[in-house]
Amino acid sequence: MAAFSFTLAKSSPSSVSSWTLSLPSFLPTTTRRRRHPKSVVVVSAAAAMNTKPTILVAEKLGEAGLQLLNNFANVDCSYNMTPEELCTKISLCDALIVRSGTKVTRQVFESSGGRLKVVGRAGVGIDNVDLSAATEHGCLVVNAPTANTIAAAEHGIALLTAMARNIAQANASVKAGKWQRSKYVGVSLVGKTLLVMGFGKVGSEVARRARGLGMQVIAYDPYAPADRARAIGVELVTFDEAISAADFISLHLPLTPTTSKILNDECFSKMKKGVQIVNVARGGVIDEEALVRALNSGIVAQVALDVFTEEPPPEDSMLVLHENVIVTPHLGASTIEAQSSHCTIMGDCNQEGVAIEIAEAVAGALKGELAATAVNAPMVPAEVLSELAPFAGLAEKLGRLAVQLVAGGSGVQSVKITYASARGPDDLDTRLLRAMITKGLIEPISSVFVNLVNADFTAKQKGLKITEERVVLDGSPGKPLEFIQLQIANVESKFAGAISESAEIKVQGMVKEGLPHLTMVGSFGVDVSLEGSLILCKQVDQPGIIGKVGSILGQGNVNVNFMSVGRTAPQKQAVMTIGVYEEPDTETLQKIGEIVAIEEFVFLKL
Ligand SMILES: NC(=O)C1=CN([C@@H]2O[C@H](COP(=O)(O)OP(=O)(O)OC[C@H]3O[C@@H](n4cnc5c(N)ncnc54)[C@H](O)[C@@H]3O)[C@@H](O)[C@H]2O)C=CC1
Ligand SMILES: O=C(O)C(=O)COP(=O)(O)O
Repeated sequence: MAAFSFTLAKSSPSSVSSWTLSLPSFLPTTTRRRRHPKSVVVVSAAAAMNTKPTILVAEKLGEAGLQLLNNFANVDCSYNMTPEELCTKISLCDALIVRSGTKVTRQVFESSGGRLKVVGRAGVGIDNVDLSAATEHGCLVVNAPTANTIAAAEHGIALLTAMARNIAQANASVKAGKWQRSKYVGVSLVGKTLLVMGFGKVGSEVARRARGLGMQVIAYDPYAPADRARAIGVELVTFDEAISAADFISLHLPLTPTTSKILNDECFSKMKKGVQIVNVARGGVIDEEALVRALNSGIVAQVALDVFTEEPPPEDSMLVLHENVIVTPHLGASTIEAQSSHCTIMGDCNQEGVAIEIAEAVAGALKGELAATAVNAPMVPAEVLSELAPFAGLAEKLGRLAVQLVAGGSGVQSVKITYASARGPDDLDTRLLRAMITKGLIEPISSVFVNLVNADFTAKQKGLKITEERVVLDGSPGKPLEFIQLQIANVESKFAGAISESAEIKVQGMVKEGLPHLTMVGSFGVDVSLEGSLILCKQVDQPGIIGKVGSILGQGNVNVNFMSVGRTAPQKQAVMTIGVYEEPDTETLQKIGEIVAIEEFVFLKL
């Protein structure tokens, strides 16, 4: 599998506007990325700086992960920071790694001054990271979604069995010098119905283990595939069926607006009397005050909690102090194996610790590699990325070119992209191309930097309406695209020759031998490689013009790389496209403008 580098290089760490894009770059992927061979995204990263990036590790991370990070970055391990301290430090950091104990708020992103490029969540739940703010700031968020699954599932089972047999209460009682055998009679698990709420990675591992304990397992998860449930002997049921049938409930839902307080007064009232509940997901999925009421009324007999709405919970929490509630301090992911070493899941695949998983994801993102575990950017399969890489370069160049053709004050609002391809309409993932065109359109005229993470958001913010159209061509679908065309409507152009018959600025390009080429400006067919900079001249077609312009550029010490002339008809109008590496000085450009046959010209930086 080839990796695709989308590196944002910065000439000075303090200036956001000086990001440039290096494309394409194919790098070998590391073998560790094998777990997610298909789901990868392109990220922006502060990689191409000569200085090492700085990574702030705000919570304890396993040694193996720290070692990996230390190999290429300055690592600042500052634990137990106040929110203010975090906001102060963050402006000096390219990446931040947290667990569940750090709130990565909008203020953190705002305080970073644009330098923060990646937030790594060393675990699954990303409810402590403000994803909207991250996306708006073009900051990638990655997590470590698999390394602590088994640890969390085992903790769930540990709490389930401990709860059913009053282990915690009985232990405290014996240590207090008592011997209360009749007080701590438990309930058996075998034959009982366990409801797993959230049949994802942790939920299904809990279900598998509970089946091994002889329990009937039902699950509530409208998004879970029925065949996966069937394969481990679990029945997927509706919410109401689930709630009323369960003897035990184990929660494994992410905290989202839909799952917030999913267990509430109404729900407790429908449960079997004496139900027992385990929560190793997130405190917020239970209405904690309603749970205290349900415990006091006897509907809920026992509860085991690893997670709380507020962590740590207040010392006088009625829930924590309740005699039928056992608690642990968010220990679900806390095993040696889950945090930093290697363990084996069901004997069939090696699982690396969270620390390694997140260190690799953050390091890779900072180097501009693919991020397999991005949570706020669209997933684009790796093979699609490598195929589209040259077209991504073309897309950005066309965007840059088109926006520079707009006359000042016109205000770009409506852009139409046409993708022409011999492939079927559904066989082209255009998100990357759209992001690159957006980047090209926006970066030359603003201080915002655009990447795959924030492209759509930034376009919306700028009031830029981008529509996409597919033209299906005859022929072999061997390459993904024949050409890309960009049209900007309702604007004036500083180069009238770029206006098409339909009164829009129109540019079109294609990839030739791996390089982006401009093939049309307005109604004029041209052919120049999109490298360096361009001079577009519109003139009356007559002999000698090319020579005149060439010699003026030569006198001005400007090397001409490419030149192409497109004309409407011989002796009529023509557009000459000249590719140059050096920027001509004002005097040279003035001399070109003085050639009588030249009606207009424009210099464009790519
Ligand atoms: N206590 C701890 O230390 C740990 C806690 N966790 C927490 O456990 C939870 C689950 O983690 P994973 O299994 O890895 O995540 P996952 O994403 O694999 O599974 C979550 C499941 O919940 C389902 N779901 C989402 N919304 C739902 C809804 N409204 N109703 C019913 N089902 C819904 C999804 O379809 C998915 O199958 C997360 O909140 C995570 O943060 C995970 C690891 C350690
Ligand atoms: O991965 C998760 O979602 C967890 O809850 C684990 O949290 P932690 O990294 O142990 O603070």
